[in-house]
Amino acid sequence: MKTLFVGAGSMAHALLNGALEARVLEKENVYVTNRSNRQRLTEVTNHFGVNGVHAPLPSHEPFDVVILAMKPKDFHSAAPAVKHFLTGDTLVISVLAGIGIEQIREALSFNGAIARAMPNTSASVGRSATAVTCNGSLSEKQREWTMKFFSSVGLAVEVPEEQMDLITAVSGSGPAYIYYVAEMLEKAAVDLGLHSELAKALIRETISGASVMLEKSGLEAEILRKNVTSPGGTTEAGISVLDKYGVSEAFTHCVDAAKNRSKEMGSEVLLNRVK
Ligand SMILES: NC(=O)C1=CN([C@@H]2O[C@H](COP(=O)(O)OP(=O)(O)OC[C@H]3O[C@@H](n4cnc5c(N)ncnc54)[C@H](O)[C@@H]3O)[C@@H](O)[C@H]2O)C=CC1
Ligand SMILES: O=C(O)[C@@H]1CCC=N1
Repeated sequence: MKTLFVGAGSMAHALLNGALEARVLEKENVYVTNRSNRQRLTEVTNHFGVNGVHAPLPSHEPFDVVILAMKPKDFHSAAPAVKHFLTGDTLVISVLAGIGIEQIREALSFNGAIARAMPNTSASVGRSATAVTCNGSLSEKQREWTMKFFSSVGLAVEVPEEQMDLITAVSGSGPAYIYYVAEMLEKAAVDLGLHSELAKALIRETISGASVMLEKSGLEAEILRKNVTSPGGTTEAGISVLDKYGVSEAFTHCVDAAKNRSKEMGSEVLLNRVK
């Protein structure tokens, strides 16, 4: 599949990494364009051995797949150039947070196949959790290819589009919440007397080990937590403080705020006034 990535940032890098390795994409058939940062484009093309498309974009190149991987705020300014690459048979895949399929269709004046996906940055190590929604215009082959493409960077599931804002808040932003927990745990450990390097090593392995337990033990998070929490022991003492400080409610508000921001970004792009 002759594929164009529009935007050569961290998400494009992560997706290219997985898809090239899994041979879902062949480097000879991959083209990447990036707006202003030529150095970034050169880095990506050199790293992967793919083709760089330097502005102005040649309008004669037909692509089987065009992947939108710029920031949502740059979508409208990118749209006129993107239109030149589309034929009736092109599959457009967007990983943009907050931007709906209908908005993409309108901005690109494109009535063909559009898939909207929400991966996360763990795609760069083949461990993304990606939600995908397809419009009715994808052929069976295009739908299969889309799922194969995202499966090459981790778990890929199809969902109805109305769940996308919430999923963006849960698993799109999700890695950042886990890193936040790692940072806070490390800060607490250092504040209370551990050496930073030792704290980092212990916390990294603790999170990684807990993640493997979640994946492999077949037990729910709640059971795994209870297994650590001896009655009257240290964990119970610690978690009772998390409860006292409202951490559980904080997570609900956190996901709700991220979900609302995803919706808001969609409307801002619609009004062409993303901050
Ligand atoms: N970073 C993340 O954790 C996730 C990001 N996303 C989505 O992926 C998209 C990209 O995010 P990142 O890779 O983090 O951003 P980034 O800022 O690293 O990369 C975006 C790239 O697009 C380029 N660009 C801007 N306008 C362009 C245009 N008109 N033509 C060509 N290139 C253009 C920029 O120069 C930049 O290099 C965003 O829409 C974001 O919502 C989705 C899931 C997770
Ligand atoms: O923060 C953001 O807007 C993007 C979308 C999901 C993760 N990063």
